[in-house]
Amino acid sequence: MIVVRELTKRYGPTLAVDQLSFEVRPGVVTGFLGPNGAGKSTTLRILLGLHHPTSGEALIGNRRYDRIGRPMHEVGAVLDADAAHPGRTAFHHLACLARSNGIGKARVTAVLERVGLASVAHKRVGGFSLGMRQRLGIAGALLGDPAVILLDEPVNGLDAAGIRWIRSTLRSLAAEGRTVLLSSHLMSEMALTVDHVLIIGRGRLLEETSMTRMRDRFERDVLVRSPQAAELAGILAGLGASVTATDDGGLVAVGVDASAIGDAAAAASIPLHELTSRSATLEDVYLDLTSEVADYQAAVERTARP
Ligand SMILES: Nc1ncnc2c1ncn2[C@@H]1O[C@H](COP(=O)(O)OP(=O)(O)OP(=O)(O)O)[C@@H](O)[C@H]1O
Repeated sequence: MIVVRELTKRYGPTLAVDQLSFEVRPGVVTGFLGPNGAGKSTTLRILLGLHHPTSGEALIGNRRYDRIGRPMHEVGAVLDADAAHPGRTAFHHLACLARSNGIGKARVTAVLERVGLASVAHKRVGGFSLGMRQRLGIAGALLGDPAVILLDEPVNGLDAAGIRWIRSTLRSLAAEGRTVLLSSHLMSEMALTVDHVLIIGRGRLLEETSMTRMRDRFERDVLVRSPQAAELAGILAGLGASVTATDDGGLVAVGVDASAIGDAAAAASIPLHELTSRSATLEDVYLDLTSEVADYQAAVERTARP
């Protein structure tokens, strides 16, 4: 379980995290989503005791990171796929991590097997692809068999096979009852990976919802074309739809579905030339939610430029 309460972090004049509060439950994969600069990495770094909050708290299993006796057994994190020294072998890298945390070599072998790196355990990390380095990062995070796993942009730059692997691995870690939180700035990456999503912008929580509810929120509309558009518009308005005209003579109706429009047109003997149900994508909903903060961020960056 992760609990973040009224967390605020300032870097000089920059307010990176602003009174942020949320909880992350075990057993599900939770996405931490927001545009670049939203404060995701800062929050993860505070959770891991790497940065100090200006105010508020970030707890793992009810404790601050610096109060956790054996952190590797409580929380595993992958912040950077390139954390391992390229000259070391995968086994050596994990064995060093394990030794400094009082973990035996049998566990190193077990995690290498779990992430599918057993056959390259004695190869140097410098020759690994990004996907293999990500697997190694996850192996390191799993060394202490922690209940909480944090990953910062784990699918960034991965190919389709790598993304599929990360998805199924995170799902199985959550199914084992672990708390899994991963950050991303892309909704498309989250859509198939997470069950629950926290959306942040400018250091604040914009939305917390399940992926299912997020999908249900798509605003559906219907594009309809008819040579008797004006008459049809009147009928649709009578059905309670809100109707707007497109530049090219079409009508966009919200609040009434395509079959009702078809039936109403048939009943009034109005010919239809097009009847298309349209739905926003998850990406549209996300961009809608974050557009204001993304505009703000762009404006800040413009002002900061000499
Ligand atoms: N060490 C630091 N010193 C000064 N400012 C920082 C520092 N770390 C982050 N920031 C600033 O804090 C804000 C939040 O950054 P953060 O990296 O947490 O966002 P993010 O959501 O992880 O973005 P990204 O997806 O780009 O990594 C940004 O404006 C960033 O420039």
